[in-house]
Amino acid sequence: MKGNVFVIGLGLIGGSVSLAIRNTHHETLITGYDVDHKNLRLAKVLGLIDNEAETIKEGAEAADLIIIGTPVVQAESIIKELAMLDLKDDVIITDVGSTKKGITTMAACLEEKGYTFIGGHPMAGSHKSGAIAAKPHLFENAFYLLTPYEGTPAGQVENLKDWLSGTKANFLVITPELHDHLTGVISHFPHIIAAGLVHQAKNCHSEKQLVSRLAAGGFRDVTRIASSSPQMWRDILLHNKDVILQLMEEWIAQMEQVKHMVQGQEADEIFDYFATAKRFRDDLPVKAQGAIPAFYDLYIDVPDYPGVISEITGYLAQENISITNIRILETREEIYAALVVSFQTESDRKLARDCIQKHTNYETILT
Ligand SMILES: NC(=O)C1=CN([C@@H]2O[C@H](COP(=O)(O)OP(=O)(O)OC[C@H]3O[C@@H](n4cnc5c(N)ncnc54)[C@H](O)[C@@H]3O)[C@@H](O)[C@H]2O)C=CC1
Ligand SMILES: O=C(O)C(=O)Cc1ccc(O)cc1
Repeated sequence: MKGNVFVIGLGLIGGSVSLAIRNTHHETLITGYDVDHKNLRLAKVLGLIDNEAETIKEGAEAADLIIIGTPVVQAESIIKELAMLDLKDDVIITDVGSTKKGITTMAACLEEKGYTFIGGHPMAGSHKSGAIAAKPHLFENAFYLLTPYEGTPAGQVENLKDWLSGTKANFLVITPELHDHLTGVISHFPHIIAAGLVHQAKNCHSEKQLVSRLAAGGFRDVTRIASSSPQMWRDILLHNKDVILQLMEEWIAQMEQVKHMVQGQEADEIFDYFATAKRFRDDLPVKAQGAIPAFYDLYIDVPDYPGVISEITGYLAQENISITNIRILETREEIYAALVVSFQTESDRKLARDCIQKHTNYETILT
């Protein structure tokens, strides 16, 4: 597509969307604005945008597509500001926020002025932030949820998908209410539980040192998302209050049930509790992408000697297999250590397993 794109807030998500648009729509001019001037400069230097705007008005009034990439709270005041400007008649305005009901309610003021607002949520990310962390392929294979109004012309939704096609995400159109409920269940509430588990380990004062050492393995994996941005998760919880409170009631009732089973030593019920969870989890599609892309981890049992990491990465590099992360599980004190190497895709993970099996006799495990 041709035209002017204006990105407000060039952080991890706004910057990544901008790069994906740049890679696909070569005749498009992308202008950026960010309250953090250093970050805006960096976005220009890194090639996330073509031009810097001094004000929102300057970039917005010339734009065919406006992307609000700021945290959800700021997005609401930006929507109010945009509604007071003289925007192009057929402009599309979208956002990237993790919650949708509040933002789409606020954006009714844009609809009243005849502008198209389509809520957006690319369901991938990380604990990193700022323009420096932006990647054009961040959303590849992830779900990208869109929440148009009932009256939004279908052509405008298609136009937005076209603009965003470079993300290579899977678009799904749903209502803001359903969005907030689903993301509450699969994303927002799990972040609260992950933080809760970390708090519980942290409060284990007497054996503090031992807890930290033992928690380095599986516990660390289960609580990975507790390392996400506290500001962002504060805003998400404040915005998705009703859904979170309802899920919390259900969770507390469930924990009460488990508590009673344990108090009453109800072995069969406890077994059923785990067996039902196992069945549901084991039946989740392994090959299909979930809402948030999984991490494709390969565990490699390697001898604990200096240079073993470069040996492994060397074999993978020889066969052009890209890795996204590498770390050592530190819980074990024997001579063997587990190296966990993460890949962007399932096929890379399998290629890596074959590569390591070809070059070494180290055991590999796909989880
Ligand atoms: N980080 C993640 O994993 C994901 C985040 N999201 C959503 O994306 C949004 C942005 O998150 P990130 O990119 O991670 O944050 P970020 O902190 O990397 O970027 C936000 C940017 O917005 C700028 N900004 C803040 N207020 C502004 C204002 N009033 N005007 C202009 N610029 C302003 C900041 O300076 C910063 O550069 C949030 O609403 C979040 O809920 C959605 C999916 C994943
Ligand atoms: O990496 C993860 O597991 C995430 O949870 C990333 C994420 C964070 C916020 C979103 O709104 C969507 C995705």
